Amino acid sequence: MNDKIENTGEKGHTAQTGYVLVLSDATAQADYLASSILHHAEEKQDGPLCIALSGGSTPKRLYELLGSSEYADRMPWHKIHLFFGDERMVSHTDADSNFHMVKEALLKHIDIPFRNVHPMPVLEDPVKAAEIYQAELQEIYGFETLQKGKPLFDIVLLGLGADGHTASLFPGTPVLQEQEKWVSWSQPSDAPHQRLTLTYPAIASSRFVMFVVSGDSKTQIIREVRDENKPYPSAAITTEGELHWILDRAAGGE
Ligand SMILES: O=C(O)[C@H](O)[C@@H](O)[C@H](O)[C@H](O)COP(=O)(O)O
Repeated sequence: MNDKIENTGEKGHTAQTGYVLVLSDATAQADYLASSILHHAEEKQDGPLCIALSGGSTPKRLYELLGSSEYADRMPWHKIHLFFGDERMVSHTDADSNFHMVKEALLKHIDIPFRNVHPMPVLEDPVKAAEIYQAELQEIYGFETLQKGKPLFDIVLLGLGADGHTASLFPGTPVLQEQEKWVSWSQPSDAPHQRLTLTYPAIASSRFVMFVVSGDSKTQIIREVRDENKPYPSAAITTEGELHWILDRAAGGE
């Protein structure tokens, strides 16, 4: 298993130029991702491995695997920091909360220092919540302006919605135009909750962006985003590092 894809020197991938890896099924996809994250955590020497977690249902299998007896005690959790790519503005105990999903699938089962887990705050005012999270990131990294070569995240995990959204970058929302802030908010038209989300520049400040997509319901949208570059929010995702589409065969199609 080549979990260290040699970089062709082609730094700075887009959603269209990233690598595609198709695994046989969702279990193999989770296995690949877990072993890849372990590899990156073991390799990283100049500080903690910083991962921005995706919400939604697809990555739950990965989180459960990382929290299972197969990985929980192998991962160097003391040198891993977990952030969130987006969050629903609901209580962290609400079943719709991404933090709740990650806590049930992963955090309850691993020995990770409390200070290494960075949930997005939930407030009545999403603008204030976004400002607080951005301030936390700026405090952690020690800079207030994104710097090429000093990516915020080693790995950003992203899902893909049937409408082409990713994180909480939804079609037609003002956050798609945000090029300065690291964290902002959105109110998707067809979703019940306001959301917090990393912005395009914050996601681009990464060594690896991994789109984790499974199921044949996503085959067409992947094709439209990656191959046809249709103007969906996910099609505008870039990274200063490498972008990987980690798909199961159902999503990857032929
Ligand atoms: O908070 C969220 O829901 C995610 O950040 C969102 O962007 C998700 O990744 C996609 O909607 C795909 O969701 P599924 O994995 O459930 O298809």
